[in-house]
Amino acid sequence: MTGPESRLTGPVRVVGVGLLGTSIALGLRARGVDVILSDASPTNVRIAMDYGAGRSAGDADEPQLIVVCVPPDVTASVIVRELSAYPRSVVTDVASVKGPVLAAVRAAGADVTRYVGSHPLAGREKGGPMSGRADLFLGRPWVVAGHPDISYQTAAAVDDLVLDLGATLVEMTAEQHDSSVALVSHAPQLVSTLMARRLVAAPEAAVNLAGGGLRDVTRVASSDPGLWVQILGANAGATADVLRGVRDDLDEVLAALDAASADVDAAADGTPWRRALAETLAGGNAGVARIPGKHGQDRRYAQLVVMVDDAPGELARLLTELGEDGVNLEDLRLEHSPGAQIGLAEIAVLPETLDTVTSALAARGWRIAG
Ligand SMILES: NC(=O)c1ccc[n+]([C@@H]2O[C@H](COP(=O)([O-])OP(=O)(O)OC[C@H]3O[C@@H](n4cnc5c(N)ncnc54)[C@H](O)[C@@H]3O)[C@@H](O)[C@H]2O)c1
Ligand SMILES: O=C(O)C(=O)C[C@]1(C(=O)O)C=C[C@@H](O)C=C1
Repeated sequence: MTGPESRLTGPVRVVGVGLLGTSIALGLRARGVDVILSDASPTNVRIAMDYGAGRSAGDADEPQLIVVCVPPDVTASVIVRELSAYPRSVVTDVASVKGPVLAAVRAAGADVTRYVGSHPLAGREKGGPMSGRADLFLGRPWVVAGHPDISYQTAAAVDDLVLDLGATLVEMTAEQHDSSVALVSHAPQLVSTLMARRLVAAPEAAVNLAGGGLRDVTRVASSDPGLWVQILGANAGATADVLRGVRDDLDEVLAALDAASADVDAAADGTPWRRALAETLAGGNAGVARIPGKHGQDRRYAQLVVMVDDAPGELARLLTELGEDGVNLEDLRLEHSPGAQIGLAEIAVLPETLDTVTSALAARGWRIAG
């Protein structure tokens, strides 16, 4: 297979070919790297091979780099096993927590001069090899959690992996990593989950009104509970600290809302509850403005929303006409409120083609909603 040049020379052995492992393997194959696939599940190896993610292991393999992509609970023991089975290979892992993994590898007496942990801040709410995407890591931060026992030259193979997959290398200690992801990943997972849980017993009529706001807040609530119990258990202290802050804010919001409902002149200006709510909402504005990139959208693509009549064949006509205009659709999401006579097709295109696509669709009579 030919592809853009890679920094890694290979072979690269990927252990655990679920979402992360298959995505890494597909990205490396696209660069022509020899990738060896391994998993406790032979079925997952076969699926990943069918996807073109690499080949099965052979007795003579001498991997340049081994990437362990298994659930957090078993990550340390798999790292220890791989370090021992391949005494000349550098080993990394992609588990969502770094401190406990490094501590367990050290405690097992393994050769940490060839191990450095890492973590791509990229993922999906769906696991397994069939969810793998070669471009999952493009433009995303990827933390390499260095430690004093590995040399710069040895760790360079892991830096090369990050750069070959188009991610942005971020160096921090395991402790800095774990407290950072408690804030940007682990507590948000629970906040999303808690909101989604409110829907379980809600009346269908209410749930049917759901739009983009609820969808944005609850997307990661579909994540695998088995994986997340492991992640949260391994980063419990730091995650609890973030959630205590959320609880303090929530208490203030509840006090303001209670005051608002008890207020006989709720329309009057300058009431403390009104100021408290405004401050909380403005704090949210300030916080979201600090998130790099265009929040809530895939930074690689531009989005446009096309109104599609609720009639047979209309969506197919849109897709056909986009094809006739030579538009390569990067992603498609259809939003449809029950009872509405119209659907909203959110389509993602390359940013440089947005103006042309918008004009072409408008010329064909499509209504663009945003
Ligand atoms: N899902 C995400 O969004 C995401 C993002 C970044 C990092 N991570 C981390 O990546 C790792 C993998 O997550 P995933 O989402 O790809 O999970 P996944 O469930 O999709 O894949 C895990 C794979 O590991 C295999 N496996 C389990 N135990 C094994 C063992 N002992 N030996 C060999 N293979 C074994 C499973 O069969 C499965 O194929 C986790 O440590 C997770 O914390 C996940
Ligand atoms: O975008 C998603 O679906 C994710 O769940 C990705 C996400 C995150 O919280 O950003 C989740 C866990 C991983 O450890 C890294 C990335």
